[in-house]
Amino acid sequence: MTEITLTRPDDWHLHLRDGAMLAGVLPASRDFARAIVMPNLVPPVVTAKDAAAYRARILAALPEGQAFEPLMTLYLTESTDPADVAAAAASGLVTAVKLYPAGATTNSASGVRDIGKVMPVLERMAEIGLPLCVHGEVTDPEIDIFDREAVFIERVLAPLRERLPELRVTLEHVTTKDGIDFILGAERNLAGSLTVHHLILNRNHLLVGGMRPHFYCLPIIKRERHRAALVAAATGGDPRFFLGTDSAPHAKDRKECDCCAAGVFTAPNAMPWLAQVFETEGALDRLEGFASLHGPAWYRRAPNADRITLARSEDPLPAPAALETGAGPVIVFDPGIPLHWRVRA
Ligand SMILES: NC(=O)N[C@@H](CC(=O)O)C(=O)O
Ligand SMILES: [Zn+2]
Ligand SMILES: [Zn+2]
Repeated sequence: MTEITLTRPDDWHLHLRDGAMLAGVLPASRDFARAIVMPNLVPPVVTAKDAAAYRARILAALPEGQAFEPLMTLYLTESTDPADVAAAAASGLVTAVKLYPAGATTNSASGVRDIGKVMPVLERMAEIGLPLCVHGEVTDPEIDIFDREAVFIERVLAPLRERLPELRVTLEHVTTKDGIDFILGAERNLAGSLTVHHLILNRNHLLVGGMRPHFYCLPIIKRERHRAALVAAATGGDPRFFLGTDSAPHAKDRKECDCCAAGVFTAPNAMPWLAQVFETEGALDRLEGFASLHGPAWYRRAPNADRITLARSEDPLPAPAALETGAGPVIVFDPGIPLHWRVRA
C-alpha cells in the first residue's frame, strides 16, 4: 500500500445549491477545508446582502464537526452596483465575482449579455484586486458547442485583458488546449482552474456506445488532445493552475431525462480520482501544489494548516453509491475504470 499526505486541499469552484440539496451535498465536500461557492441559485446571489444570507444558510446546514469555510461569490449582472461589490470585498464577505455569459450554462439567464455594460464593476474590481471568475463560453448559436471556449477567449477574454490588464481573472473549468495556452501566454493576473472529470474524460466517453448524461457538463468534454493538455497543465507544477472541481449536483431525474441538466457531481471522490490521475502521470509529488497550494496563493490566502492522507490499495474500490438527499438521489462521478485511491479517515 502506498500513502501520500498533503496539506488539506480546497475546492476553488463548487456548487452547493440550496435547501434540501445543500444539506444533502455539503458533507460530500468534507475533504476540502474551503470552497469558492458558485452563486447560480434561482434567483442568483447578486448582492452582498444575498451573499451574506446564503453564507448563513450554508453554515446552518453544515454538519457538526465538519470544518468548512464557504468563500462567497457574487453573480455579475448588467445592473450590479460597483459600490456594493467593493463593500462586500472590503468586509471580507466575498472572494470573487462570477461572470456567466447569459444563457451559457445552468441558471445563467441573469448573466451578462454585453460586457461593455459591466465595465464600471470590472474597473472597480481591478482597482481593489478582486478576482473575476469566468465561465468562458460564447453563446452565439452559430458557434459549435465544442468551439465555444476557444471563441470566448478570442472574442471576449483577450479583448477584456487588453482593455483592463489589471483585472485578476480566473478562467474556470478550462477544457481546451486553447485555454491552457492562453493562460500560459499571460504574464500576470490570469490563472485557470481545472476539474477532475475533464482530466479523465474525453468526448468519446460522453458519446460512444450511448450517451452518458452523467458525463454531460458545460463546458462540454472535449477531444483527447485537449484532455492531454489539461493533464499536462495540472501535473506540470505551474502555479497558475489549480483544482476547482465544479462539482455540480443535479437530482437523478434531472440528469436521466429527455433534456438533461449540465453538471457532474464529483465532490465525494474528487481527491481519490485526482490522486489516481497524478499517479498515472508519475506526478504524485505535484498533487499538493495543484490541490492545496496554488489556489490559496492565487486567492491570496494561507494554505490550510492541517493535512489529509490518501491511501492506495491493490484492490479497486467498489463503484460509488448514489448520494441520497432530501432533493432526490444524486449520481456520483464514476468514469467506469477501477479506482484505487481513497482518503484515509
Ligand atoms: N458545469 C456545469 O455543467 N454546470 C454548472 C454550471 C457551470 O459551472 O457552468 C451547474 O450549476 O450545474
Ligand atoms: Zn461554468
Ligand atoms: Zn460550475
